[in-house]
Amino acid sequence: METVLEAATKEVNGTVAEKKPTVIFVLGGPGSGKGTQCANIVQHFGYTHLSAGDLLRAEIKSGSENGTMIQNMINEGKIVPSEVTIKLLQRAIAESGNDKFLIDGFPRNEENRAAFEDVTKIEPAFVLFFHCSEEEMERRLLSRNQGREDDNIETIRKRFKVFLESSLPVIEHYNSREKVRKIDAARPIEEVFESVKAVFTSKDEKAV
Ligand SMILES: Nc1ncnc2c1ncn2[C@@H]1O[C@H](COP(=O)(O)OP(=O)(O)OP(=O)(O)O)[C@@H](O)[C@H]1O
Ligand SMILES: Nc1ccn([C@@H]2O[C@H](COP(=O)(O)O)[C@@H](O)[C@H]2O)c(=O)n1
Ligand SMILES: [Mg+2]
Repeated sequence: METVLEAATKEVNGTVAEKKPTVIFVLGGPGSGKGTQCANIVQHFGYTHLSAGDLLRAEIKSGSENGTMIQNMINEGKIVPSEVTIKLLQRAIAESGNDKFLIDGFPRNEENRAAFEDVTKIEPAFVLFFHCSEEEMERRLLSRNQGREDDNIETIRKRFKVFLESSLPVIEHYNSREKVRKIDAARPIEEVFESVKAVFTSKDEKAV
């Protein structure tokens, strides 16, 4: 039986390497309910929720030199270069004090996926994929009322296009490795969460 200390550290060539954090990628179209369900998972399962979109919006507000570039990308529904987003994720992971993370809205394209793997050497335990029709997602986004500048019909359509062209291939990548846990997100919030809970409590997800 491994002790807590042994579990937390691994001897590699005489140096002590830190244990890698557990990461679950939370993906799905714009408005599919990723943020809503992550809040529930945090309450029940003790994960730290990191939304790539929220981190980018906070970076704009902080007055960062990348702020204008990020703002322009978000207004166009485009994907910010991985280097920027990964740095924000790494910083948030380091500052969290936790060792298990829901990374929401990332990786959004092949560049995000490959760069994260390359830089962090972290493989997700699994990928939660919230599946929902565009019609329902559009309805949700147009009534979200959180003051997001990208929740207008013109940008929403661009975000849907980017999701289909760039984000779905990432989900297919993980699906071919049997890492995707697909959830029907077109149901009421509580029902969706019942399905989410079933994933997190499944004996097949022991690593989590
Ligand atoms: N199952 C659901 N049924 C109805 N409304 C929902 C459901 N899940 C979330 N919503 C509502 O839909 C809106 C979008 O949800 P949320 O912000 O969680 O989506 P998201 O996937 O994080 O979107 P984005 O990619 O734009 O950040 C919110 O107003 C939320 O309250
Ligand atoms: N990996 C990511 C995630 C998000 N963005 C940009 O932020 C916008 C909003 O993201 P949400 O997940 O909060 O909807 C998104 O449309 C992108 O412009 C990104 O570039 N890279
Ligand atoms: Mg969100």
